[in-house]
Amino acid sequence: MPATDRQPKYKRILLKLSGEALMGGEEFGIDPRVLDRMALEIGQLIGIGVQVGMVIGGGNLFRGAALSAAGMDRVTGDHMGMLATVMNALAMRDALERSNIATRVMSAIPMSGVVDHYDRRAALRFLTSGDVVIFSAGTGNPFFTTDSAACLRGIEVDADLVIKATKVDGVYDSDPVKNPSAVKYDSLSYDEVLDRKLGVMDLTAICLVRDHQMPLRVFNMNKPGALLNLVLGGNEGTLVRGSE
Ligand SMILES: Nc1ncnc2c1ncn2[C@@H]1O[C@H](COP(=O)(O)OP(=O)(O)O)[C@@H](O)[C@H]1O
Ligand SMILES: O=c1ccn([C@@H]2O[C@H](COP(=O)(O)OP(=O)(O)O)[C@@H](O)[C@H]2O)c(=O)[nH]1
Repeated sequence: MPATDRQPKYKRILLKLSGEALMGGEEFGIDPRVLDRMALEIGQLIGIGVQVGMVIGGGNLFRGAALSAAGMDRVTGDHMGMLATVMNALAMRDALERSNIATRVMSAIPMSGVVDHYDRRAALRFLTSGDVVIFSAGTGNPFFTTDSAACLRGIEVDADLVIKATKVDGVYDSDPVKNPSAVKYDSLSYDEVLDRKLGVMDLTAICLVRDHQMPLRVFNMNKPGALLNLVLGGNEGTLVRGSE
């Protein structure tokens, strides 16, 4: 049966893309080819009736921790990092709308005239009507990450699954970029991620999904078709969930 004749396993998802993922082959900034490919893959999800919320990172432009290590005030650096996520969200909206996918950008930091201020009830209405909603500016607070923002928004909008799109194939017993013999998990519990200090997402984010029993899947966004397969119930990457 062709993949698109199948019913999605999840009705509403929250997809987290790292800012670095948007760089593609570039040294800095945004590779328009990555945006177009993501728009195509997200369009496939919308086409089978999946509601898509997104959080995009800002690491391709600025990270507060890196700016602070270079001497800048940390909170100022984090504000710059959050503004970077708004720029990425605008670029993603542009690519989605060029593909005729209705898209809303909301920001945790008010930015009148540029994007809407985050409003959960409005976001729920947009998601229900089939628009992609991109939640930008992270949580709006310094000292947090966009992984935490993705888990927070996923819980708030009652998503069925939080999906972290990354450069590696899932969660491993150690960082696979540093250790070529690292072994991948098909699934594991929140507590196993915490106890084994598996560094694929920060602790705040993992604690949030654990406390709200929100399932999380980590997968390789460079694998064509993986996102659709995953939403159809395929075994892509690693599932992090409560213990049985
Ligand atoms: N146990 C682990 N399993 C998988 N990836 C890990 C693990 N520990 C560290 N990592 C790293 O986490 C990264 C994924 O996080 P991501 O947020 O996409 O990247 P970044 O933090 O560079 O923006 C992977 O590229 C990988 O190098
Ligand atoms: O709630 C948040 C989310 C993000 N950031 C800042 O924005 C930067 C970019 O986000 P992140 O590092 O999570 O992006 P990614 O690694 O996903 O590209 C972070 O480094 C922080 O400086 C923040 O201060 N609060």
